[in-house]
Amino acid sequence: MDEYNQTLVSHVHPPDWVNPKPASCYDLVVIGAGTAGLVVAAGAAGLGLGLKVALIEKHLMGGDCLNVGCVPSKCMIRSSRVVAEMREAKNYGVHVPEEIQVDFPAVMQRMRRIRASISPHDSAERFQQLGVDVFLGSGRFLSDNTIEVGSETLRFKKAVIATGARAARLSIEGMEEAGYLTNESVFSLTERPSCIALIGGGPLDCELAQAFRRLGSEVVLFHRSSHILNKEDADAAEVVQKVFIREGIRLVLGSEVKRVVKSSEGKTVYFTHQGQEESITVDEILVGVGRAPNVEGLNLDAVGVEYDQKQGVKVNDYLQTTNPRIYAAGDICMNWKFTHAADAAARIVIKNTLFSPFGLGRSKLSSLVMPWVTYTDPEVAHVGLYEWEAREKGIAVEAIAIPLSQVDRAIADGEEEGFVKILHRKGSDQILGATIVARHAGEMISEVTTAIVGKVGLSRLSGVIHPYPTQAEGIKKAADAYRRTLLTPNTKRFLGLLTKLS
Ligand SMILES: Cc1cc2nc3c(=O)[nH]c(=O)nc-3n(C[C@H](O)[C@H](O)[C@H](O)COP(=O)(O)OP(=O)(O)OC[C@H]3O[C@@H](n4cnc5c(N)ncnc54)[C@H](O)[C@@H]3O)c2cc1C
Ligand SMILES: NC(=O)c1ccc[n+]([C@@H]2O[C@H](COP(=O)([O-])OP(=O)(O)OC[C@H]3O[C@@H](n4cnc5c(N)ncnc54)[C@H](O)[C@@H]3O)[C@@H](O)[C@H]2O)c1
Repeated sequence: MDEYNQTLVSHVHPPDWVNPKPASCYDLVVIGAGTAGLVVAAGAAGLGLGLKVALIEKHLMGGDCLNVGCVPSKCMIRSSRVVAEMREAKNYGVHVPEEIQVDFPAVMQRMRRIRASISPHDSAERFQQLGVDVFLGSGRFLSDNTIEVGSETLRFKKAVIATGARAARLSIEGMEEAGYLTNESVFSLTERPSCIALIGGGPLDCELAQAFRRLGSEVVLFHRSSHILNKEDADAAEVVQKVFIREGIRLVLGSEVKRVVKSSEGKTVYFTHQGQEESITVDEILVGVGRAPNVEGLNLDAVGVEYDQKQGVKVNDYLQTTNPRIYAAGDICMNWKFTHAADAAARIVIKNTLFSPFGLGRSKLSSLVMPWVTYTDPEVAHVGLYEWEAREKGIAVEAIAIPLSQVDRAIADGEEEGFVKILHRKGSDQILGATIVARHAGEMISEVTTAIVGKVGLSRLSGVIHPYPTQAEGIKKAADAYRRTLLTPNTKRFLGLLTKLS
């Protein structure tokens, strides 16, 4: 609780907060003030229609993203990129001292400072000023139209469950006794672990494995599949994997952690790998094996809201639960567990709860085109279909891949590891998906997302002028490559004839 964390808490859970006197009935009561809940509440109250909106938060407003997710992880990643750039400086003709000193406590202090500086946006005070009644406490359904928070009962016309998810637990012998980190505790570290084991191998682990390694920890990453980021395009994962190995991350693929024993030496992780039992002793263990939805304590059974302990609250395409007056948005009910997905879902909920009389004009979750990015270095960004998904759906597709080693700016930047891969419908220029692996792939993917949303095909994209030299030219090169596939021998002959005649 340094000055930065005190500032953070003073915004997102002010210790002296007094809950307001509830209105007689709310148009909308939102449980959970993470991204989904905040966007629903701000959107509904900010319309200036005089709607009565209540927002209930039991812990920290801003939820995972601000407090223990996107924001702190991206701050750590930024510091770790500085180290990586310095280590590679000599490749660019710049000499830095051999021994780069990483001040881990200062890295974490920077993160806390930035997190605190962003927090006013999600603060109780800001939402109060927007006209939202903010209740700090745990929300629990009492009946079809009432929610209890502390000693108050809030009556509602519509309610939204936006209670998010938490780190899924691993039941491994000795883990609880030995103690381990999750995303809820890792950002509270103030000393660098000299050796850290990460169990999982999804985006959370991969981002933090690389950050810890670059900041100076020995890192062992346990993953049960044959390549990390197993949900991603295999070629993309392979690029990241090669970088990880080069940077000295020990990858233990196809492994299973069996038990953990704590001793005065540290935490010894026993695992099987290629049929052998092995062990390694580390200071800390970070578990990133997915999320468990926060369904407990909401009394969902009493209001007929169906849920399941893995998938969370069951919703239809309109984000309506099995109780038609109650909606849900964000990690509590969606496979897309991203801040921008929670934001997009929240907008759908505002429309469907408040502006769709008799269910007319409702928006659907399935109509969203959802990109996502894993912020390793290089980043892996994806939108639309993967090749395997297209195959499963029986859609004939073709992929065009441009390695970054063919993109001048990537060469100039010394960032040639990666590619732009665009998937289009066979026999058509319709873009169905894309994966980009590049240092700033997250910045590049929006162009493809815009093209998909705006129904801009590869032919038109090829005519869009991209400034030279930029890495985004890789996208144009992919579009140009598609255009060239249209040049059949006959069209070539015809064009040759035209040239002669002109
Ligand atoms: C380490 C990490 C890094 C991430 N990085 C990214 C990233 O770079 N980009 C990205 O897009 N996504 C990222 N994510 C995912 C992103 O954080 C989540 O998808 C997003 O926060 C989901 O928002 P939400 O509102 O659905 O849930 P949450 O943020 O979990 O918010 C739910 C809120 O509800 C509250 N709550 C729960 N139960 C109750 C109750 N009964 N009463 C009152 N309040 C309750 C909780 O305290 C919480 O504040 C990351 C996640 C992690 C863990
Ligand atoms: N950049 C981003 O957008 C970003 C970054 C970090 C996290 N997140 C979000 O946060 C959530 C959590 O991230 P995550 O990486 O923990 O989740 P994840 O579900 O994406 O990946 C979890 C990984 O753990 C592995 N795993 C699952 N159970 C296991 C077990 N019992 N033993 C060993 N391995 C196991 C899975 O194979 C998978 O690779 C995700 O939903 C993700 O969308 C997003």
